[in-house]
Amino acid sequence: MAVYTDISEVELEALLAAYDAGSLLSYKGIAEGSENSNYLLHTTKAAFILTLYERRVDKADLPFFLGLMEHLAEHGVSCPLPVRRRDGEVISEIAERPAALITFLEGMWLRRPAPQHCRQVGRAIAGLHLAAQGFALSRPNALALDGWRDLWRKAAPRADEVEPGLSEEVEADLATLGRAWPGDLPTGIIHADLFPDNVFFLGGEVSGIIDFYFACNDLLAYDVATCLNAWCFEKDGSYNLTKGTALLAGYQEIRPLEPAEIEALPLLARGSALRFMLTRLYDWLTIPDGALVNKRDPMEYVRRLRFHRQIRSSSEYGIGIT
Ligand SMILES: Nc1ncnc2c1ncn2[C@@H]1O[C@H](COP(=O)(O)OP(=O)(O)O)[C@@H](O)[C@H]1O
Ligand SMILES: N[C@@H](CCOP(=O)(O)O)C(=O)O
Repeated sequence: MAVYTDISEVELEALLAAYDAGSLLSYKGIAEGSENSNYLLHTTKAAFILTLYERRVDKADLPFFLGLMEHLAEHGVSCPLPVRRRDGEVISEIAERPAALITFLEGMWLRRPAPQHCRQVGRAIAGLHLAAQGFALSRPNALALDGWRDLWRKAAPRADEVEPGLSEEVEADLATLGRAWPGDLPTGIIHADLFPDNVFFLGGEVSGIIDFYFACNDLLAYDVATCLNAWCFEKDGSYNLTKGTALLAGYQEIRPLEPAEIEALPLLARGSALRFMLTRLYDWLTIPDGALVNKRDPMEYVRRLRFHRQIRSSSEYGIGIT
């Protein structure tokens, strides 16, 4: 559950008074998600999502995230739109938190995506990469190599409590990735967290993408690698080649990967697995048991890391197989 901050109807009515979004009929906290507090609101005009920014979101980055959603929506990507207040602003404050009202997106996320869904996700992420070109703002990836090292410094002393020997594994990965991380691949704006819970489907088709709060400028192929990690592994930790093949084919239908991007996939997938392992490990060790937050298992991503370490060629992910 992710509702970190409780709000009252009195606070909400005061907030809505600044918008032209109707008056409050009902609201409830949303159990899903892990980073921010989200409320579903029904007003006399429509349904909305109110997000209170909590954990890793820096208020200074909100114009980037909210502006990006506007830019993407204008360029054909189905995603929520921030609602402007009567004074033209999109960022409000409620319960001492920065907050934004965004439009409600119909659809549901898939607990058990199939290869045809992975193909669509590949297409959607490539479409997002192309649509984001020309967005005026930029934001460096706070969870790139330096960010991983910061997280690791904080988590390292207790890492072996989660898995004996984990410290040694992560030190070796950080050293390898630090030496070999590619610097010369195509860059642009990436979603950076395109997990199944951030892609909505309606009637078997992608109906929209949500949760742009890790979006940043980075290697485009790194986003593809994150999708391989998030969509193409089974519960038992095995890689599903059919899903990987479908996702990569979907991406290539819209934006063909360059040979250097294809070659870098094992390294990028390993880096992406390390990134999600580290945020999960940090949360695992710091969020108290019993807190109303979904704590995600870092071991799931330790297993992904081990898989990527033994990959010898990108063809093992399904690239080029049709
Ligand atoms: N625009 C939206 N339309 C419909 N539901 C949404 C929207 N934004 C968020 N949600 C709901 O809130 C949940 C958590 O949102 P998310 O942005 O993933 O939160 P977090 O940033 O905390 O992970 C989603 O799984 C979805 O159920
Ligand atoms: N996708 C991340 C956690 C953050 O996910 P969110 O969609 O709830 O913001 C992970 O799986 O570690």
